[in-house]
Amino acid sequence: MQLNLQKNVGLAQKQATAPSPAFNVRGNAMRSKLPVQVASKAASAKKAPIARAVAEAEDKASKQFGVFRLSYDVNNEDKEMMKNWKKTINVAVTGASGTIANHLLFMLASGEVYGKDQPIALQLLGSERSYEALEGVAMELEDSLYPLLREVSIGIDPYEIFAGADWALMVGAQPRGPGMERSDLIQKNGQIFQVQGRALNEVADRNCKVIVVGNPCCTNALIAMENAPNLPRKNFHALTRLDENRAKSQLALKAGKFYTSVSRVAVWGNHSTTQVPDFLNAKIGGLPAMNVIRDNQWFKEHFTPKVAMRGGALIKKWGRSSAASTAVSVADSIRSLITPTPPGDCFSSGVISDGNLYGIQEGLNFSFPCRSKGDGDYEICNDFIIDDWLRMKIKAAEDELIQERDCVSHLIGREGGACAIGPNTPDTSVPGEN
Ligand SMILES: NC(=O)c1ccc[n+]([C@@H]2O[C@H](COP(=O)([O-])OP(=O)(O)OC[C@H]3O[C@@H](n4cnc5c(N)ncnc54)[C@H](O)[C@@H]3O)[C@@H](O)[C@H]2O)c1
Repeated sequence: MQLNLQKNVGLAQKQATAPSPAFNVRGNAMRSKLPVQVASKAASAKKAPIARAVAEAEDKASKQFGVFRLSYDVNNEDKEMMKNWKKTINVAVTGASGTIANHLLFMLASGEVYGKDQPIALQLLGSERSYEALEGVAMELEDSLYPLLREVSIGIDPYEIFAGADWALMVGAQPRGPGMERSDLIQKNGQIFQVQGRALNEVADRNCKVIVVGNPCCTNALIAMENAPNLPRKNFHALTRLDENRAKSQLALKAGKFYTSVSRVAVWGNHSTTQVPDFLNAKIGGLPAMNVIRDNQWFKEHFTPKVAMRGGALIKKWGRSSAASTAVSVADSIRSLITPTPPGDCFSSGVISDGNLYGIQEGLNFSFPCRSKGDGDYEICNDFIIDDWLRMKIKAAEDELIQERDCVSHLIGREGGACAIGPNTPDTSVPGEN
C-alpha cells in the first residue's frame, strides 16, 4: 500500500522557487525518483503562481538529488492502527534546528499536541548556516519511529517549506548579538518576518494558523500578518503563553494549591518586561485569586516583576534561555485553539487588536485573554475587569507596542512615526529571550 503519495507529489510541487536543497526523509521507506515533466521557463513564467510552482517543482525534481516519493509497506496491524486517523496536517516549523524546536518537534511528532489520531507532516525551515544541523534533526526524527509522523521535509526557502502549511510555528529568529541594540534586533528580525509573511501569503493553506515565537514576537507576528493579506488577520498569534504559564505557577505556589486550580490568568500586552500578568481576574479554586492570596503588595511588587523577569532568572541558573518550557507553552497554545476553552477560563495569546473592547489601539499584535470553541479559531474575552492599576500597566504595554510598530512601519507598508527606540530607551526585552 502506498501512503501519502498525493502528499509527496505535493511535496515535490512545493519545491517551487527554492534555490536550496530539500530532503524528504522517513524510515522504512522505499524511495524512488518522482516522474517529471520538464516545463520550459518561458511557458511556466506565464502561468498562475501555483501552476508555475508545480511546473518548476517538476523541473527541479528532474535534476535535484533528494526529492523522493515515499511508499510504505503497511501490514494489517498498521492498517488497524491507522483506520481512525484523521487526514494528515502539514506543520511548518522555523528555526527547526534551534534549541526550542529541539523540544517542540518531538512533542509534535509524538501526537501529544494535535492528538493521537492526527498524523502530521513536518516541514522544517532552517537557515543556510544551520542546514546540516537541520539534517541531523530530521535524522533524529526518523530514528524516533513516531507512527503519526508521516513526513519530514527540510529546507531553507520559506516558499518551499510553507507550501500547504496548515500551521506555521515560527520559532526561528536571529539572536541578539553582543552589543546589539534592541532597535537593531527589531529591524533584523523584522526583515525575516517580512519575507516569511510574504511566503505564507503565497503558498500556505488559506486558513493557516501561525504562532510566532521568535522575538520580538508580537511585532514579528504583526509584520508577518501585514505581509500576508491573503490569510485571515485573526490567524496570527504571538506566543505569550509562556508568560501565562509562569504566572500560573507563581500563583499556585503562593496559594499552596495545585496549578490546575488556577484559572482565568491573562497576560496583557507585549512579551517583554512591560507585560501585565493579570491577578485581578485570576481565580484559584474558582475564587478570585486576590481573595485567596490576601496580599496586595505581593501581587504588585513580587508577582508581577517575578513573572516578567523570569527569563532572566532562568538564564542566570541555566546558562541559556528557556527552551523546554517555551516548547511546552507552544504546545499549550496549539491545544488551546483545538480544544474548547472551559467555561469561565481563558488563554493568553498575542493577537490582532482590531475590534477589541478594551480600548487598545487597533492594528497592534497585543496579548489578550482569549477563548476558543476548539475549532482553531478564537475570540477575545470581553468580560475582564480592568481597574486603574491594570489600566495604567496595560497602557504602558500598548505604548511600547506602538513604538515597536513605528520602528517597522517600512516593513508593513504603513505610514508610521520615526523609530523612537534608541540606545537610551529602557531595555524591556525579557532577559534571556531576545
Ligand atoms: N515568545 C516567547 O515566549 C519566547 C521564549 C523563549 C525564546 N523565544 C525566542 O525564540 C527564538 C528562538 O529561540 P531558540 O532558543 O530556539 O534560539 P536558537 O538560536 O537556539 O535557534 C534559533 C534558530 O533559528 C534559526 N534561524 C535564524 N534565522 C532564521 C531564518 N531566517 N529562518 C529560519 N531559521 C532561522 C537559527 O539558525 C537557529 O537554528 C528567539 O528569538 C528567542 O528570543 C521566545
